[in-house]
Amino acid sequence: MPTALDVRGLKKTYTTGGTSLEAIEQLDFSIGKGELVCIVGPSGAGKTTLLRCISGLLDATAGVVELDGTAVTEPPAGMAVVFQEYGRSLFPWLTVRQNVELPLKEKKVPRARRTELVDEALDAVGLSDSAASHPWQLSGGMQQRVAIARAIAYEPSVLLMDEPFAAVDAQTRADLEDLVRELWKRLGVTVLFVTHDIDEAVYLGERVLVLSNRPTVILEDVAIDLPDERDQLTTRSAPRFAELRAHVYELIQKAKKGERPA
Ligand SMILES: Nc1ncnc2c1ncn2[C@@H]1O[C@H](COP(=O)(O)OP(=O)(O)OP(=O)(O)O)[C@@H](O)[C@H]1O
Repeated sequence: MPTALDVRGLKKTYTTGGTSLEAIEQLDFSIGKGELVCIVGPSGAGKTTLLRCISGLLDATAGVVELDGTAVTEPPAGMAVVFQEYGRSLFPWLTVRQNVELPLKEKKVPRARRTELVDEALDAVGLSDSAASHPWQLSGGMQQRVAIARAIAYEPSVLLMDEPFAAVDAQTRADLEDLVRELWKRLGVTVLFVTHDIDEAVYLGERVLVLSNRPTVILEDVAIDLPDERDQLTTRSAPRFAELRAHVYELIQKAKKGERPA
């Protein structure tokens, strides 16, 4: 499998007014084209820091991030990010359609193609009927679907998601998880999904990278050998799901106690 995203020797130390904090000690991993990889780790383990470095929003202290073989030094054209705080990531004065269209205008996509891409993306997330609404007229789950539509309309090769469903209710969350799996399969996009939620990571991912506590290293790269066809009932009640969940849970407990890889 060709590599989509390569992270090598990544370190990040924050320095503010004479004090320094080592957030990431050393991270090395790569993600194959079309893979769906989840990252879990204890609170404060540097998950957001890592995503910000990968997306070119934050300079690493050392190491390189490569997207399709090219070093990332600024937000790359082939990458889209969905953040947790959808409320703040959508522009309230723009309609749903205009929000989804904005990055395409910035990318100088011609008008006719923009219309097509926006229509397809809104249809994919089930929001065609809300195109003319404003974000504040929608529920939290719908707003997050707008953020997902905006990301996929952009046709990224890599989609980064930073705890995108942390603020929605459990039922909506399950629906959005299935939406991500469905879009991932349909579009063949590479997905890196950060979450606090162990069940969510095991349910969604083909691999789960478990991070140590700060300063961060990878504690284990867990292969999720569940069948590719997943659904909320069958998959979550499968004995193998329970085993994988228990394994990741134990790793997180170890991480919290400060355990490092041998
Ligand atoms: N701009 C910053 N300046 C200084 N320290 C920072 C900065 N941003 C994050 N940190 C510190 O870096 C460490 C990692 O933070 P980060 O937000 O990446 O962790 P996280 O794993 O995403 O946390 P959570 O799971 O709680 O969202 C934390 O100790 C945090 O306080």
